Amino acid sequence: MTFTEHLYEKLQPIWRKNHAHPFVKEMGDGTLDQDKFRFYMIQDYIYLIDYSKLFAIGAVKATNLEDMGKFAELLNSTMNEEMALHRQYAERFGISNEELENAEASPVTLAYTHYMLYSAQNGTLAELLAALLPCMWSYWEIGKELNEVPGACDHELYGEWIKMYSSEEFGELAQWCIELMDKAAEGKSEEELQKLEEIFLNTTRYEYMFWDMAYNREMWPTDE
Ligand SMILES: Cc1ncc(C[n+]2csc(CCO)c2C)c(N)n1
Repeated sequence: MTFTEHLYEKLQPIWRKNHAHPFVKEMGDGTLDQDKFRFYMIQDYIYLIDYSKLFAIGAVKATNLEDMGKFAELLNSTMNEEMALHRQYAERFGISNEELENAEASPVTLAYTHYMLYSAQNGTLAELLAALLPCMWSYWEIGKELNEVPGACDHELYGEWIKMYSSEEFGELAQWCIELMDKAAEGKSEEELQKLEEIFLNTTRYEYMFWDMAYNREMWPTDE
């Protein structure tokens, strides 16, 4: 069994909870409240900015030119293509560029992105990959599952999201990340593998918390 197969099997209970979360379910059946999705889009935009930095750190920590080039490509495509798509998509929900640029991170967004950046900056390449993999992998799994719901990918608001994350292109990206995680875990001590598992578990938990935060439009408890 590969390291990622082991992680996947062990963390199935949380992954099932992610798939069963009302935000995900309602996106699939098209009943999700637009204001919840609007909140999600804004927080996800902030998330993507910090996520892009993980790719930049990945390029620094890569051990060969091929992986370094791939991280550089991902940094470019996320910053210069995916974020532009996000801005266009957000416009359909009445979210202006200005609102996106000035948005403040919610407590969960801040905790999640800072945890990933801390792991990436202070850890090995394997630790960086353990931090970023649940994001890629779980979105691919969710995208594929929602794509199976009849009519879901044609929904006028949420269809595009489902198409993007269930696409073959995105699947290849997730697969690349899974393979790189397995390569990076090869030959690591039991103690190091435990550390990787802990990071993967925590970012998997944060994925759940991100859905929950968006569903409840959870901001700071004080208005100041
Ligand atoms: C909270 C949250 N988790 C995961 C993703 C998915 N995601 C973010 S960056 C990236 C890869 C580069 O395009 C992917 C798949 C998201 N958008 N928001």
